[in-house]
Amino acid sequence: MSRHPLSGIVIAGGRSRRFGADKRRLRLWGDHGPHLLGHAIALLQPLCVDIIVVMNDGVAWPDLPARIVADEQPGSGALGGVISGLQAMHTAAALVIAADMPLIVPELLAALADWSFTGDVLAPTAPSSPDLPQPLLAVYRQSALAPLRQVFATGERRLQVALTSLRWVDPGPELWQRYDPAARSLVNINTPDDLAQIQHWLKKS
Ligand SMILES: Nc1nc2c(ncn2[C@@H]2O[C@H](COP(=O)(O)OP(=O)(O)OP(=O)(O)O)[C@@H](O)[C@H]2O)c(=O)[nH]1
Ligand SMILES: [Mg+2]
Repeated sequence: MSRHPLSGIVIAGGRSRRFGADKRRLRLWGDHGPHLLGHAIALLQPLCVDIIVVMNDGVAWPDLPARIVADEQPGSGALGGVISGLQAMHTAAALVIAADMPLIVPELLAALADWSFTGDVLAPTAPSSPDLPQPLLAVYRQSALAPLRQVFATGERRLQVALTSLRWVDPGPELWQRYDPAARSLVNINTPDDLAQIQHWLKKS
């Protein structure tokens, strides 16, 4: 557990349009393993005192070991999901991830949870695009909520763009070098081809 109690927020209210089926229910680790959403929750459990899943079909997930929160404005994208999750949190900060990231390295997540930083959000940049924050593998403070709402009110829906209006801190390339040199933690499943690639990696690991 990190020094300060953290919430864990899984943004999971997307429509899986590119994938074509509910990707949150994929069982990449075999029929007896977790589904993707359960895997995301399990990653957060050792690090967080309260886990919030932001999605709009909670009735279809009766046994989830998490608090389910609906979008304030359904269909408002990941930015709307983060706003709804931060609004529901009872701690000063939260670790935020997406439900479609099967290769997050637990030690990297623990390092982010423990990172001390000044600002609204701690978000790494991908080694391949060092100017853009990765908003769904990040730590948000309560102080992020008001400016995110302001950006949302302008009509902006791109979470990555919204983050640039916050006091944003990048943990730097050492995070990747130390815990995840191939930056697989950022891989997310958007299309059936993404799934095939990830299954290939999982078979080899
Ligand atoms: N709560 C909430 N989560 C969202 C919303 N839109 C996307 N997400 C989540 O944000 C993460 C990243 O979104 P995408 O990769 O675009 O996933 P998606 O929206 O299901 O997929 P596409 O329909 O193909 O864009 C996923 O975990 C989604 O479940 C939304 O409107 N509300
Ligand atoms: Mg995605």
